[in-house]
Amino acid sequence: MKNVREVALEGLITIEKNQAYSNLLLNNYLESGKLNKKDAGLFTEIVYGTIQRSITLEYVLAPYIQKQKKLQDWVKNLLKMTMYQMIYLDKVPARAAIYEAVEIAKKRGHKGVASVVNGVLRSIQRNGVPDLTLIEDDAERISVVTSHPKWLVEKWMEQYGVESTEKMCEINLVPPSQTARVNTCKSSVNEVLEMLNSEGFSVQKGTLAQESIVSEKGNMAFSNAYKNGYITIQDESSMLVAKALGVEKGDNIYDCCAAPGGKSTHIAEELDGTGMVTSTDLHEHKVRLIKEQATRLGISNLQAQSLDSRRATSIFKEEQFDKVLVDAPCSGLGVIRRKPDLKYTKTLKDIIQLASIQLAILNEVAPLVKKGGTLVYSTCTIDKEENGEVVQSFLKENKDFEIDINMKDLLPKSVGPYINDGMLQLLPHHFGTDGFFIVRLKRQV
Ligand SMILES: C[S@@+](CC[C@H](N)C(=O)[O-])C[C@H]1O[C@@H](n2cnc3c(N)ncnc32)[C@H](O)[C@@H]1O
Repeated sequence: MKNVREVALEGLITIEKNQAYSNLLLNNYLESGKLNKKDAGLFTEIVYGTIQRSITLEYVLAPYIQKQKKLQDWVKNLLKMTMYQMIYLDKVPARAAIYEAVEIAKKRGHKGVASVVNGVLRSIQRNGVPDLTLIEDDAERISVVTSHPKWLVEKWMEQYGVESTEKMCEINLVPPSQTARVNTCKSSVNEVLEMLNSEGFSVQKGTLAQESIVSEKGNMAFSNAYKNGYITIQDESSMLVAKALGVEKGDNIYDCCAAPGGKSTHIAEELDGTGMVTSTDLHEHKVRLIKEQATRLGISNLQAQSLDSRRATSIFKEEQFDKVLVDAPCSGLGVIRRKPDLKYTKTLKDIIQLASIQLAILNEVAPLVKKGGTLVYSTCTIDKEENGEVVQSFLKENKDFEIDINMKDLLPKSVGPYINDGMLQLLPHHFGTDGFFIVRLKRQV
């Protein structure tokens, strides 16, 4: 079996070629036997960390490789992941990281490559990292220090100002705590806290959503509480979506972009065995995930099928549903902490394309909402083009809908300034949640 750093290098190369998503790689490697369970922690730290800090690492590396003829991609990745260990991982001594890198270079390349790797890394070790906070231009500094593409930093600076952008980019480097939602049909938050504590987890109540639990230690996806359907792994911001719908017993609710079922199952739990949730997703294989989750949680008031929701009116009747949720496909720029490669792969073109899909979905499902009913639109992104601007375009074309400005009940009383004109935009640094957007629209009677 290869050693953990060789596997980490392989992982980085695979992600760079867009052949895998960073958040799925670890499980793939564990399942295929490429990686030992005991190495999973270091592997994750190296792979995630190197991707998270890629722009910073390249900036520091650039002067040392200027004179090299074009370095092969794997050599550059090897240098970056070793620098990551030297600069950011206290527990790995620099000389050990350099030694391992040179051995990998010998094995994958030849002596010449190994000597370049050795020379570059030793020079960086000798000279240290320059003070990047001295970069004068705001966008350039935030981009280099926090490793976000400059175009994205500039865009966010325009939308949120320098201070908020800087804070958001900084927190994007910090892995989030894991949160879970308690299945309140089966148990109470206090009982589940006890269950998890007795399993050896270190857990406490969350701050934003009533049914949330935060884990300080241990992955709750491996708990008996999870296996037996007492919890669902979900970010606290996502838990607010079902709340925004204002679920009432007996409601007939349509969730049109539903996989893997996090919000559909939450809605079903809120219905407490009454009413019905109809869940659709574009991809058949993802619909299976919704059904698996419903079974695990013991939910029976949910039906799921594959459907392009831009064709929803061909299947469902006008005014068929009391409430409709559009948890739209989006650029995901609010979840960079979980999926660090997103910040490098998403482009402005993607954002524009997504905004037009989001609007098309909203326009299609709007007639399915009963008069006097509710339509909730949410995304896990922070870009105004995909959020407020989509909503405004929708409202222009659908005069019978209006924003419900009474969303304040959604957050605990002490927090208020995150809802503007009835639209909630959580940024990752506000409460340490994902960046999330939620708006509740009402259809006139
Ligand atoms: C943000 S995710 C939904 C997450 C889900 N609501 C949850 O809480 O687990 C967006 C989903 O929309 C689906 N999707 C994308 N385009 C779609 C379309 N035209 N019709 C239906 N589903 C679509 C994607 O497959 C993806 O599963």
